[in-house]
Amino acid sequence: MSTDFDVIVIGAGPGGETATARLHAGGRRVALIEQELIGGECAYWACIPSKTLLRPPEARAEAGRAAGLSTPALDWAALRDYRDYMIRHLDDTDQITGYEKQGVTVIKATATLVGRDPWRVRAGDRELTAEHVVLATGSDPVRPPIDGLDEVTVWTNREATTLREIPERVVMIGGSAVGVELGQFLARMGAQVTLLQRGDRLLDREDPRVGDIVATHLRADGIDVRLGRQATTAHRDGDEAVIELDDGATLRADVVVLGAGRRPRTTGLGLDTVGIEPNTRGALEVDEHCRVADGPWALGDVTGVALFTHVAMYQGRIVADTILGTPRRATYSGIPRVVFAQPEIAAVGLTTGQARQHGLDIATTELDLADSIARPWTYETNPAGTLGLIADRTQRVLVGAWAIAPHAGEWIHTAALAIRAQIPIDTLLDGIAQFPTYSESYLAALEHLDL
Ligand SMILES: Cc1cc2nc3c(=O)[nH]c(=O)nc-3n(C[C@H](O)[C@H](O)[C@H](O)COP(=O)(O)OP(=O)(O)OC[C@H]3O[C@@H](n4cnc5c(N)ncnc54)[C@H](O)[C@@H]3O)c2cc1C
Ligand SMILES: NC(=O)c1ccc[n+]([C@@H]2O[C@H](COP(=O)([O-])OP(=O)(O)OC[C@H]3O[C@@H](n4cnc5c(N)ncnc54)[C@H](O)[C@@H]3O)[C@@H](O)[C@H]2O)c1
Repeated sequence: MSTDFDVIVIGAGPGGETATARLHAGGRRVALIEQELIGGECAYWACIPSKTLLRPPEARAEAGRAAGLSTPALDWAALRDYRDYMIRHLDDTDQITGYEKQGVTVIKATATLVGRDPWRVRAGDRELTAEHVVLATGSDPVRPPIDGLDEVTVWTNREATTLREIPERVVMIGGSAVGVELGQFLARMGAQVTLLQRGDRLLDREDPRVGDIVATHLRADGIDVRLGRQATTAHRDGDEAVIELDDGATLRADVVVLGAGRRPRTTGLGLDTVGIEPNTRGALEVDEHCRVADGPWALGDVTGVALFTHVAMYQGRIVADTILGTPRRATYSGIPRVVFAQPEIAAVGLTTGQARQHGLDIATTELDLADSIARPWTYETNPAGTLGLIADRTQRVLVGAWAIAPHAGEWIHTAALAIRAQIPIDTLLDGIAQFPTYSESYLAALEHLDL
């Protein structure tokens, strides 16, 4: 049966764009439907603005820790302008023109599935048909159930990353990637930040040591980190938000910032019309080719697999290659998880707890970088940095690693590759890293492993 398109991609975030580009390059007729901006959450309200905002305060703090360097001044107006440039002033005209020049059809509308065999998709006043549909609709921020939250000024990642002025007092809810990155940024820009983390540790999906070390760093930045605490109610008092906590404490703030997780975005997609139901976490469950059982393809945050841009783009490659006739299986070992705080926090593979749950006989080690390698001392006058490794004694391979140190987000990729490719530890022990680099820490740590 002839259809309007070979593939309709719904959602132009990094996942949808990756699939679109690859499918188009492979000769398929592609329609890309986007209800907001081409580039998705990542380009305008998440990865790009947050990393842009974090870098100047980071560089400033680095200067303060390097010998013979005075501390440069922050210029908020200039940083804000550069952030606006990096988020394209929330304008995707050039992106649309670029696609049109290449021959990809871009439709700016909310897409809804209205039928299948072939797929029928409504987008505004148009109805389109296609052989394949790819759902790449991303995720929405979770709004925690706090009585009265609607009464006070609340920022999700969107308001926080497009902020015009630095608020004086902030209550940050959630102590994982969003809470740590935005909390540190706001504190370094002069806000008084109280960070509430429900669990006993920050970054509670990582090794417990990671959360402990990060709490020390955030406290050194002046952040009031409260662990095991939640807000119960909120109300407005004039311009202030008054937040009551579960231990009876009261906080007053100008704004409450949410970093309490995200939920896959499926509302209004018309899934019920085509017989598809999200799982209990609201995600679209996919098989190893990123296909929803006997249905459309899905990728990125909406699948709930791992909410990262690099995972969305990987799944985009899997889907496109499979549709193009070269089926690929998605596997998720060795995916880096980097929080762009200072120092950078990077992890990959299993935590100690997860390795034990898998029944592995593990050896672990934790290396103080300042005691073990030269680079930290050439880099700063009072260095702090740690590398943790988790190895499988039986297979003699690495299964997990974490690091908190300058540029850890770059050199964690050695561990990512070792885990993904299951490089034997004996091969790693024979490795030669450039002197003096942070990468040398792997050999020093591996030699401490009791295998
Ligand atoms: C503050 C913050 C910082 C982050 N930093 C990083 C980082 O540094 N590195 C990293 O890897 N990850 C980071 N992330 C996570 C990253 O943003 C997401 O994992 C990534 O954006 C997911 O890409 P996606 O393509 O699945 O979805 P999205 O980027 O969310 O894009 C989905 C698109 O689908 C569109 N859409 C939804 N429904 C419809 C519909 N019915 N019709 C038409 N269009 C629709 C949306 O408008 C949106 O444009 C961060 C997240 C946050 C909140
Ligand atoms: N650098 C990066 O790659 C980066 C940066 C930011 C976000 N992200 C991605 O975006 C997603 C969302 O990040 P996130 O940090 O919002 O979510 P998250 O799911 O990673 O963590 C949410 C945290 O908030 C805590 N929490 C939840 N409800 C709470 C409450 N009511 N009070 C106090 N604490 C509460 C949880 O215990 C948890 O630690 C993540 O999956 C992450 O992968 C990635």
